[in-house]
Amino acid sequence: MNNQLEKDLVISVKDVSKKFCRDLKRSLFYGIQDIASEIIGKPRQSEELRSQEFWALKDVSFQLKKGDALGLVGANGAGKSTLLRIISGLINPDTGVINVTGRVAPLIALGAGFNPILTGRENIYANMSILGLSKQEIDKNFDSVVDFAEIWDAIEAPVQTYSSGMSARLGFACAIHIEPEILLVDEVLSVGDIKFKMKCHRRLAKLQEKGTAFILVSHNSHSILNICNKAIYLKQGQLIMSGEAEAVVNKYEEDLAFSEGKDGRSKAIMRLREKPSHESSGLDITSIFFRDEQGNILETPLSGKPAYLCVECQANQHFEDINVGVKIRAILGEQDVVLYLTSNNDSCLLEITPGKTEIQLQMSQLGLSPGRYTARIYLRQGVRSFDIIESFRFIVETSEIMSRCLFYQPRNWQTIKLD
Ligand SMILES: Nc1ncnc2c1ncn2[C@@H]1O[C@H](COP(=O)(O)OP(=O)(O)OP(=O)(O)O)[C@@H](O)[C@H]1O
Repeated sequence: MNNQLEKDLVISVKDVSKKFCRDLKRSLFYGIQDIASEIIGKPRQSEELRSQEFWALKDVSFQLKKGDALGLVGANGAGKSTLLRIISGLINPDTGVINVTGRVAPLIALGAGFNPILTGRENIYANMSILGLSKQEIDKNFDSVVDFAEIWDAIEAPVQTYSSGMSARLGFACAIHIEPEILLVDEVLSVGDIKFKMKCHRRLAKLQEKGTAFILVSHNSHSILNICNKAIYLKQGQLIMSGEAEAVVNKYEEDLAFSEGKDGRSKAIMRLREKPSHESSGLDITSIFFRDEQGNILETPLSGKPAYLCVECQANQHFEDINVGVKIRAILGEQDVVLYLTSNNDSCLLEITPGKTEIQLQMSQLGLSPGRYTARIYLRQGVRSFDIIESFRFIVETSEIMSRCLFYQPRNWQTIKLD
């Protein structure tokens, strides 16, 4: 490996696997068995699964350099938290090697490391000293931590009286003030209001400029794409894809969208997970699908025929000047954008009232040629972004011969008699 790259590496994970046991009694028994084997000098059976065991992580490898921001995506139970716990040294892998260079600040569970009966002030001292700061250094940073967490009046109250948002803010403030080389963030950014999230994002960008590397776990693709340049996608403990964040998030969302469909076909309706209130931006997309002119749901729109792209959303208040963007790419081929429409460019800003609304992009003759497509759909108001769906996948079919056409051309044929 080249020297500079080696010098910049802060995390190197090589072939890491971790197994767990579904049965607690058995797990305790295996624990005792492993200790006994170690005492008598017998090698542990690290590579094999015993009854009721499963791989929470299997042969995962990746590297992280200074200043890298890595998003970790995957469904529930994919192994994301297990990986963070291994990197932060809370648990050991069964096989594989991990090298971590520098101070790690783990922000793993909400209010991680806080003692609920101690006050905010006491917890700041306890937490930051565990993360490696001296009393003098904490004294110096104390006011800035409280300011950042915005819990001025409550700082002398026990942390058990804090809301989940307050504890998360305090945890985040402590972690960033130790200026770690590596920051591990597990869903913490999903707590708190938009203003606080923006503040965190700005602070993370500053830390990143100074060379802090971080790993962010989030179910919110928007957060990952806003913050991370790289990402890895885990599925049932296996590393499915790693690389540039947008490509990895696209793959993850495509898999999510297709996971219930048969034979890789799209389902007629893409339903989105209902967001808990702390994740919602106030205007969330709840489902996406096509209708025909009569209002029937279309599983596969047809080239040249009417197709209404419907974006159903849920608003918790009245919104004006909403801009809907639809960016469509062909899945096979060069991944170039084939169609990019925004209601704003069409001088059509929408008004959304509280409750459920269906926004329709009405295309009287669909111009897309037959094939598989993925659409990125977003709702914005000026520069404020509400919701983004990275990958609504659909298939366009045709009832005509169009094999050599790049797009559908509406047309008629006729003859005109000239003499
Ligand atoms: N201590 C443990 N003992 C037994 N099984 C465990 C233990 N910790 C995690 N698991 C299991 O390992 C698998 C991976 O869990 P993990 O928490 O890493 O997933 P995750 O991707 O972080 O999920 P989520 O998105 O729901 O937080 C899950 O099946 C989980 O039930």
